[in-house]
Amino acid sequence: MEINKNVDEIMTKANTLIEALPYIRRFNGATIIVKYGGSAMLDDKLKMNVIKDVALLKLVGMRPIIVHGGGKEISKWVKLSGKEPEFYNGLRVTDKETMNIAEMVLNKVNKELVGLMQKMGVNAVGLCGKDGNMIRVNKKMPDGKDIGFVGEVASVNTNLLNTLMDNDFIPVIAPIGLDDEFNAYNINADDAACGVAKAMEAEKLVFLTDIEGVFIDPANKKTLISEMDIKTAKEFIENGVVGGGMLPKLNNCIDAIEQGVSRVHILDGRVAHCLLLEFFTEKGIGTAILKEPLF
Ligand SMILES: Nc1ncnc2c1ncn2[C@@H]1O[C@H](COP(=O)(O)OP(=O)(O)O)[C@@H](O)[C@H]1O
Ligand SMILES: CC(=O)N[C@@H](CCC(=O)OP(=O)(O)O)C(=O)O
Repeated sequence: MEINKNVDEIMTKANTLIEALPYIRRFNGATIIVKYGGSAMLDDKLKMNVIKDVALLKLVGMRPIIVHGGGKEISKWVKLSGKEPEFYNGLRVTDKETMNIAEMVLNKVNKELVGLMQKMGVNAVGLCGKDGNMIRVNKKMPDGKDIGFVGEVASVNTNLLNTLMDNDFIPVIAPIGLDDEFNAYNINADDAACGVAKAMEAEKLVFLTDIEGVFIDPANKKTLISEMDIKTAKEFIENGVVGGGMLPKLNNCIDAIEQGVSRVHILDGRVAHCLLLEFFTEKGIGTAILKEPLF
């Protein structure tokens, strides 16, 4: 009786693995950028689920890169320093003091994620854009407005990232870059992920956040859009359907698709094994951004 039960269990597990085979084959050797937002890093268990998924993607032959955020944690420490966090179009207004806080927090988050990856038995290397001259920036001036040390990605050292991945390391990137005068700049992590995805000519860019995807009525979580072409995405931005932290995300989805990244998705990083559900099922989860409408 006991033996039969085990056989059933083994068969179920074997079938699950076999069902995953076409997807494993589809993405074999593909460069995958996972943007892991601070909003979906609520606790260690949640982080561990994401890390396990990334480890599995790596172990079945993909080339994952993590670009992480930490916005909520930065805001917490900015408040503790006696300031009120300030945003313009989803981007943090970053004076010198805020930049120092952002750098401290992001580097801490970075090393935490690297530690968890090591625990899962995959070799990760934590970097920010300063390391290996990886990310150079230009000052970002949204609508011509000066919001301080906020950078947009000007260039990415793909050579460094390829060298790491060719040697089986998973790069874990904190969104900090250097300008022409070697000043540290705060980069919105969605911008950094998109910059890395474009430079690496990634197959897939996935944004893990704290909401199921793009909603038409986000306040009431009504009408989740499972597929959206870039024309609709632009209309959503213009009409104000999308705001706050979703704004840089959706702008970057549009940019990534227009610049040749094949697949771009926004999904809920709080769902256990969201990445496996996205990669190993036909329909996936969350919102997929497409170049053109399906029909
Ligand atoms: N139309 C929309 N659909 C979904 N979320 C939206 C929309 N408009 C604004 N948002 C907000 O964007 C947030 C995600 O951005 P953010 O908090 O910056 O996440 P992250 O830390 O992952 O970058 C959601 O929690 C939601 O409040
Ligand atoms: C310029 C800018 O907005 N930088 C972001 C960088 C971190 C980030 O983007 O974190 P999430 O992905 O968790 O939002 C910030 O300071 O919050």
